[in-house]
Amino acid sequence: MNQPQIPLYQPNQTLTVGSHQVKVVRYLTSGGFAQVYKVEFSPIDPYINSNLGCLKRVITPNKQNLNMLRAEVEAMKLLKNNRHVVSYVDSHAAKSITIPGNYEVFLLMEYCEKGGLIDFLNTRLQNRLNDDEILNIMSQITQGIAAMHALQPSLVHRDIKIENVLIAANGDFKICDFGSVCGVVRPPRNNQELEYVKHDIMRNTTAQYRSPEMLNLTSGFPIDEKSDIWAMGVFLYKICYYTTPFEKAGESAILQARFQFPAIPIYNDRIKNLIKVMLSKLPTNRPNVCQVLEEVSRIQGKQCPIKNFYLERAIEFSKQKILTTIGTIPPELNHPATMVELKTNLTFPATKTMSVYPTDKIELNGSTAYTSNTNAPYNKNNSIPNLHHANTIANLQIPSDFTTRPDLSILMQNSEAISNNNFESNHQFSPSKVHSLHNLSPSKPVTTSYIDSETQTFTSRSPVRRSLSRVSSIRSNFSVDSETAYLNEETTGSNNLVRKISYTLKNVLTGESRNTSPIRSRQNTGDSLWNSATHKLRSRLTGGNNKRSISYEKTTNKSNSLNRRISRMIRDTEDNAECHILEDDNKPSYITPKLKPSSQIPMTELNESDEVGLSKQSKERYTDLSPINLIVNKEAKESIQKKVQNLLNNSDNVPTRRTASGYGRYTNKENCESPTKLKSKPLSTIDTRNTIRQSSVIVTPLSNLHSQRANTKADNKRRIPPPVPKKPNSLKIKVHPNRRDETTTRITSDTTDFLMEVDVDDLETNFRQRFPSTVR
Ligand SMILES: Nc1ncnc2c1ncn2[C@@H]1O[C@H](COP(=O)(O)OP(=O)(O)OP(=O)(O)O)[C@@H](O)[C@H]1O
Repeated sequence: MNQPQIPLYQPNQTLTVGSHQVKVVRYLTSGGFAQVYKVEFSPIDPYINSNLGCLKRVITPNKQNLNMLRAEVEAMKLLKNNRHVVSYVDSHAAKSITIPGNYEVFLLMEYCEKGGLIDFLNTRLQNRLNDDEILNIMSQITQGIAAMHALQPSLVHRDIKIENVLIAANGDFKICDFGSVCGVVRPPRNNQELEYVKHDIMRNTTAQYRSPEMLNLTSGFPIDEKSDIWAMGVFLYKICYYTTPFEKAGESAILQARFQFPAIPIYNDRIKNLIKVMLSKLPTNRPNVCQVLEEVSRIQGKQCPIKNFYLERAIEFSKQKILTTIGTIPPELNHPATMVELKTNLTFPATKTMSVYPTDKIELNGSTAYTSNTNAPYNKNNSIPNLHHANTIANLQIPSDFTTRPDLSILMQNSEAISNNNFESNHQFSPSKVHSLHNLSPSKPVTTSYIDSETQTFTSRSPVRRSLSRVSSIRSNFSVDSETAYLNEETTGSNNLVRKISYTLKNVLTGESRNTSPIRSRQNTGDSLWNSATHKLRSRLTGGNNKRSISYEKTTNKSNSLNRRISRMIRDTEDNAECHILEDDNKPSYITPKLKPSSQIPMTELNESDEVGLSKQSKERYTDLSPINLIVNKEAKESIQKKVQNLLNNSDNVPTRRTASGYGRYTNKENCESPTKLKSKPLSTIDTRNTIRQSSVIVTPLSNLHSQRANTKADNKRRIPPPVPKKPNSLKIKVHPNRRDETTTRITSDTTDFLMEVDVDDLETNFRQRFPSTVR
């Protein structure tokens, strides 16, 4: 909407805005949409306690635009009196006298005497902001945004940028310009919606601050609070480095969340880490506004000034779930000790969720170092006013005018979804009880627990988003990405906070174990990410579906056995895949397994009481298993299976293929090296022999590979098999007489069972006959 050219008001001009008499002091500026004046007004506003104000005058040609302006006014009304939002005083809309047929809207608000943040930054071109200044600005702006996100349904600013932060006379930083505010915009469902949303975003957002989901509207993610978090990440970056992270690379970099930190100025690693996490490609991996503020406060060494309303809503939501399940909320649930237990249980799992930063190893979760502030009592003086009372929250609905705003029609569908999603009935909680949660938190490390938008907004996720979230969670388990922070699904995906709360509450209330509980969740029934991930791992390891072991588990009802086995497999895999990083000239690191006998791992080490039968250590180690390791083990296993199958085929018609691949005796001398020698060799000299022996993951330079293959072919022709040497006793397999009994009690995969059924002596003889070179 371009501002029509209209004459400016002159100083001392008077006009009426709502119930206030206004006198123009001077013209300030023209924004993209408005003329802005410094004014005096009466009566004095009790909150800002001043007669100085700012008048924003907008001319609009039609009712559609008028409604957009109304939305801005309504948003300001909702946020009135928040210390970090420019405070609303009054407003007025009328048919324009200056331009007939048009409308004029007047918005009177508090005057920010010290001007814009951008002006302040420009006074510090040489002497850049220090950590404290950065954190102070960030904390205040985050509080302003938190006030928007705390509303139900939440409001998304959509245009957070340094230009929209003003500084009051007392030095407070305040967020302004609510002209782009909207509710959650769900992913478009058809081309028409897509075009509409695209246009809306182009008009209401600023290019450098746009999030990946704003640029890729088919990503399946809504535009919600997490889009603001992204913009806040850009904002934080900009107040640090005076440029935006995607200034040069543009949209493609935004879509990949790819950016770098300038070498100077040097900032606290935790600030940089916060930027990184906020600029996560996937919205679900970004912290919510409360978590951002918690972290900023921790870095500052201050108490977090607001409550984590997402967490409290989730607790309340779970209470309601319990109420509907067992018909009553037992009094002990509101007992302070219960709250303490809940909070402890809920925050703990997040410790391991912050992702890996291989480049600089910065962690957001500061563990014990930052504990002092996390138990901060709720600071009433500096809180979000709308969260004080449940009734206030209940009343915070989007005004009816919003429905008429064309670009909010999508929002309204969504807000219906939100209100249908149980929170409507959840506003009856007692603030004092919630308050107690904060006062009574134990003095132990409480770490940031990130909740995804599902938890935050309680909107039902689209299937696309659901699957994306799953993909991301799987990825988070298996990948290490230097650019993007991935969080574990345990806190950001389907294993969300609500489920955890339900589980904790259930235990607190009923003392039941998960197996007998009437409250069923995906996690409770064992169909958790862990189970599916470990199942996947087991399948990879065994090369099969392992139906037998599953049925065993079902019939014997010994769920722990499966978990023990999985644990053991994981341990085997980890230990077997103890990696050697071999540096090639061409940069990439290749990982090769160093095989160890699995029997060395004592079963007694396993933590049977662990939730899914995995010791914590195993769990942690498991997340470090990269696909490369799994491939290594799979291939190693397949290779063994192949050999055994070859033995069993026992086909004399097929001539034994004697290659240089691992059977040293027949290897061409130039290429033949002992395994010990190979071990310590750098990768550049590792040839195909080694490749085949160890894993196909190792990549041999193409030229080498070619010549080696040629050599091998020629060698085969020349070869004359030498006499079969006698196998040394030390290499003979000793089979304990009881061994077979042992194996029948072990639960093994189908493949492993197959192996065990074969007579070892036969195998040995057979193997010797067919591969004499391998037996000494
Ligand atoms: N309350 C205020 N106190 C002091 N100055 C203000 C105030 N509100 C706005 N301004 C000044 O007016 C400028 C434009 O205001 P605002 O951003 O609200 O208008 P806009 O038309 O939406 O602008 P744009 O779309 O370009 O951001 C601000 O950058 C700021 O310099």
